Amino acid sequence: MTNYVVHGGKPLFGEVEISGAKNAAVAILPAALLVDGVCRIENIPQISDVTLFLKILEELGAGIRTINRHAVEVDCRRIRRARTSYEMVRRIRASYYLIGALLGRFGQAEVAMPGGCNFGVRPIDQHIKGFTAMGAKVVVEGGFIHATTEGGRLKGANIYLDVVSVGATMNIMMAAALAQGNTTIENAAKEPHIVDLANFLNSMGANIRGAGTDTIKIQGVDHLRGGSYAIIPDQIEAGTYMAAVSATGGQVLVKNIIPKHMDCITAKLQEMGVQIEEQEDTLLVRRTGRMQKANVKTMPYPGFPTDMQPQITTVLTLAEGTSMVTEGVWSNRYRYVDELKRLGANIQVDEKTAVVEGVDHLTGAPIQACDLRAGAALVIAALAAEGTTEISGVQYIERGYEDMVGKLRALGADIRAVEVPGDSEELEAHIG
Ligand SMILES: CC(=O)N[C@H]1[C@@H](OP(=O)(O)OP(=O)(O)OC[C@H]2O[C@@H](n3ccc(=O)[nH]c3=O)[C@H](O)[C@@H]2O)O[C@H](CO)[C@@H](O)[C@@H]1O
Ligand SMILES: C=C(OP(=O)(O)O)C(=O)O
Repeated sequence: MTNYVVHGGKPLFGEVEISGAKNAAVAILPAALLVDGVCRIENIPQISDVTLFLKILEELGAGIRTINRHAVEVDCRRIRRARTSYEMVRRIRASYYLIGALLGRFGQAEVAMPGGCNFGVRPIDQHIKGFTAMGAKVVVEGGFIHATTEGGRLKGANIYLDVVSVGATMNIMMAAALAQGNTTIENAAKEPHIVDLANFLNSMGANIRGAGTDTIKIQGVDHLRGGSYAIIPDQIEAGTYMAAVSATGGQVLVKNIIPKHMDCITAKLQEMGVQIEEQEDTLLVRRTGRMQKANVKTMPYPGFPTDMQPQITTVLTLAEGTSMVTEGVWSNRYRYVDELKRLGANIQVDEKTAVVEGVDHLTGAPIQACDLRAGAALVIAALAAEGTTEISGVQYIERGYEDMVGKLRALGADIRAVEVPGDSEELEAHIG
């Protein structure tokens, strides 16, 4: 088992290169199942969710050829089956995309119920509502979702989502790409990875318009051909490094980003007194004096992302005054707060609200990550804290951050990964 040991209290200086977006990669890889050809996918992050997805695709019969550390070719011309194995699939949230992709291409899918980080109920009723509207019969039995169509092809439909759901929007988009006729998704999510998936599918021959707005129109086509596509940079990874330098102080150039995607995070950090200069595809983040309190409410894009909530809450523990954080997406995303308290943070949680009373400093202690972004938040806290912090549960962090230790060390952080006795089951990481 691996832990991270951090000797904190040092400012960060230097440059950090942002990797491809996790939540785009874990949609685009299964979307390759829709393509009757070879997809070359570039700017893939080296994270364990991607490794697991490549294994799942291989098990289904896809040919996978590694081009380099960040590029693969996925050949889905000879998929053997539309049933995925229970063990791997149940461990990864984004495995729900296998339903839309397999159903769209083969008219049937058998996929284990998805896993992923655990922050309350994570239903998929809106995905199922979409597939059903398109003519699929969907039954959940024995831990599997069984979806079938009469005649082997879905039919276009008008679908109004009851809640703004990233997963349902992308899953229905995948299923509709090869459906007969037109599909409209209303009240669609607008996250950058939704636009990225639409761009990927369009580059393979799909006809999708309106991604990035709340109405997406998909004209079904008969066939998707192969092609080449590069995944967008990771908004949340970039935001995490911005939060880290805000917490420690210092100056970091965050490279390979799309500044527009960062606006919701940049604006909030600026409100707190962090200086941020935008250039074409970089942000220069500098924090010198004490930060000020701020109120944060997470909501769907272009609102402040829930996947940055633990990191911004951690930064606010060191800001002057009382801040209020409201989690507007998930019912239980404050499980990390008790760990922050071990370092001296002063936070009171009442259901979806956290009241953060800023403290002068944090002090190192042994702490445990309970999910991916919680893990990132604990690393930020440890970097800012005086003394030594040992973080366990870092396999969650490795689900979604490429080489976090190496990137932070390059910024002057004193952080290292150490092997400790214990269960090193890599796959367990995927059940937050
Ligand atoms: C792999 C991936 O991309 N994961 C992201 C995705 O998760 P995920 O796709 O699971 O999140 P959704 O956007 O679907 O969920 C948003 C809200 O809608 C609710 N809901 C969702 C689906 C549904 O069928 N019924 C329903 O009620 C959820 O309980 C939640 O309250 O978007 C979340 C919100 O930005 C992020 O935190 C996750 O990092
Ligand atoms: C919650 C996240 O991931 P997942 O939906 O894959 O659990 C995340 O990326 O913050």
